[in-house]
Amino acid sequence: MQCAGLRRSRRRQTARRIRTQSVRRDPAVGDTLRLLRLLWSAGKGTAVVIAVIRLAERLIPAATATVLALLVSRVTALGGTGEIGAALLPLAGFGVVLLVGHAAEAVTEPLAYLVQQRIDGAHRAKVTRLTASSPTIDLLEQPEAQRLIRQAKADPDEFSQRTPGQAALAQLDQVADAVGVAAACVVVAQFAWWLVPLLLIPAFLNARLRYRGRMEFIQLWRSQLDVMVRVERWEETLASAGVGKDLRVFGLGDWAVRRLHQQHVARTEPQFAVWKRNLRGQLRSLLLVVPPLLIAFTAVAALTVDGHGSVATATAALTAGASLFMMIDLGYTVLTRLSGLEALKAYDELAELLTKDTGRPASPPVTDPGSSSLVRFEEVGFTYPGTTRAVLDGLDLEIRPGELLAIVGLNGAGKSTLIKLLAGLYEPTSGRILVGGGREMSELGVQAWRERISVVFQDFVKYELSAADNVTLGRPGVVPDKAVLEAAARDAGLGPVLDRLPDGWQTPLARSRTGGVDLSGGQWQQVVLTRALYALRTGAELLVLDEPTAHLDVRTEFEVFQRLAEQRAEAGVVLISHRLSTVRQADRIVLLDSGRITESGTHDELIALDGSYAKLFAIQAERFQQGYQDAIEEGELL
Ligand SMILES: Nc1ncnc2c1ncn2[C@@H]1O[C@H](COP(=O)(O)OP(=O)(O)OP(=O)(O)O)[C@@H](O)[C@H]1O
Repeated sequence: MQCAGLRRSRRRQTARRIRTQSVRRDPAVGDTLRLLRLLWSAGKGTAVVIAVIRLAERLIPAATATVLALLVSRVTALGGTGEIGAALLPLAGFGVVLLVGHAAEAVTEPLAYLVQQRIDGAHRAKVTRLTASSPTIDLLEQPEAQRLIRQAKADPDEFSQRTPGQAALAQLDQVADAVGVAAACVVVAQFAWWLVPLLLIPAFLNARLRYRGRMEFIQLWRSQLDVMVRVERWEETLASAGVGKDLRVFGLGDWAVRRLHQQHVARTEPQFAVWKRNLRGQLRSLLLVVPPLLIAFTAVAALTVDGHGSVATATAALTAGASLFMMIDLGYTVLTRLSGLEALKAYDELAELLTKDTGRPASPPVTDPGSSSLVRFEEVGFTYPGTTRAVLDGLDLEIRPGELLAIVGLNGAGKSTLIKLLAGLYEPTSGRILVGGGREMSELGVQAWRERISVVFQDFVKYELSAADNVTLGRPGVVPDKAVLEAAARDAGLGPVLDRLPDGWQTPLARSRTGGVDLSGGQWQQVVLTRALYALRTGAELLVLDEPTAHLDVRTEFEVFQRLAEQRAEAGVVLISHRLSTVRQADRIVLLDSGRITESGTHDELIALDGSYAKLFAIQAERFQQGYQDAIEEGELL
């Protein structure tokens, strides 16, 4: 007896384990739970309220059918008595159902908006945090990462894209729909059980047919996304003032319009084909809805006339039965759920991609406590991911404190690449970079290292923020100091630019912002130089400037470098420039060629060496002597 009890208990345990495992393994269940949890994360109270409202909405058809049946039954019973009082209760019930339906409809939209915004806001913040937290940028550059970022962000502007917030609400709707359908089926079954499959099966088939039609259109839309993005970019570009110049000068207007038209036609023709097929599908849908409903209604009417059921239950069954066709909609909710889930899964894949191992064997951390250098590149090799050519190849370079070091080289020599490695945006493919007193960057921590340096990239970012923010963002960890800001602006020669800004430091540097202005290329460079000088004055140990003065006139450039040389104190300054007249002021000049440093010394030493630097310098000097504007000013200044 005891044994049998034990066996039953074991069987129950095993069954429970199998059930739990299959629930865990079933991705559909996992997805459902994930979306419902998302809803919960939007605020427990709000989630409960919206769940109750959505359930109430879905129960309205069954409730309407029930109170209508009650009303019919009372009215039939009271026929000829003139006593309307007995029908007041079902009438009041009907009123309550109407009121609840109306109230739910009014409240559900703003509440759903709130829930969606909370979920989507948190999701987008997660995506941004994830992309920003990746210490290097090599993985971000991969097309796969860009695709996943775009998908994970779930831009609601894209027709076929739904957000996780919308998907969570769609999931709630699916649950509520199931409850609503079940309630309507119970009402129908009160009349006859066989009515349930008679109505339910065609209702499902009809929903499925409509779902397939929509899905076909959405798949086509998605397959055309790339073309659409290209067309939109073209449209924007063609309407821009910059391209407007080319269009007019080269007479490209008609050609551009023809190209756009062709692309529009190529995109819309397949869409019309799908719409046509969908229209034929609508006819099939009519066949799936009308005959079953007619059969059901005729059967109910015939059976009621034969006395097999009351008029009241027949009324309820017909009302609830007809509502089944409207409630079972696999279209919007299913697609929204799937599309929103895609965004969540893209986030998961992106997280996996951005945190995956680079495959580089981990070497024991190296420390050289005796090192006096700020940075030391040792035998550094680097090849961009997805390419085969080594941009850097066994590069050795030392950057010393208090030294103004210039890096020169031909276009594509790898100067900017070297800077990106120095900033920890990529890891060397071979060799190592020792920073901050002889420690490997990974040991010190990339973030800790970045807090000690300031880098102005060739393609620096023009933040659509105030002039002050554009400068102080160079040292986000330091509390902004107006006096330091003013001093840095003085050093960078920003004064005349600031004087012309309508609201001084607070003027937004973008015309798209209220009261904002657009700066010229040279003025922007002065802002960015101010950023660099501000970083120096607030304690940056190393300043890196990649072509910071290409847009500056020679006089301003010369003055800025004088200031930079005076201000650098113990900080190291690395400068990349093609203007050798500027570079000659540096304490040391290194020439980068074929991925390594081939010449190193002061300007005079390199000229005496009579190598590649000397030849480059001679070419530039000859150009100046030929009477270029630059040459005259150079002559004055040097
Ligand atoms: N993200 C990237 N992916 C693949 N290759 C790249 C990438 N960035 C640069 N390269 C390649 O690396 C090489 C070196 O480029 P880099 O920008 O470092 O040269 P540079 O010396 O700074 O040139 P310039 O003087 O023209 O600014 C070039 O051949 C370039 O095409």
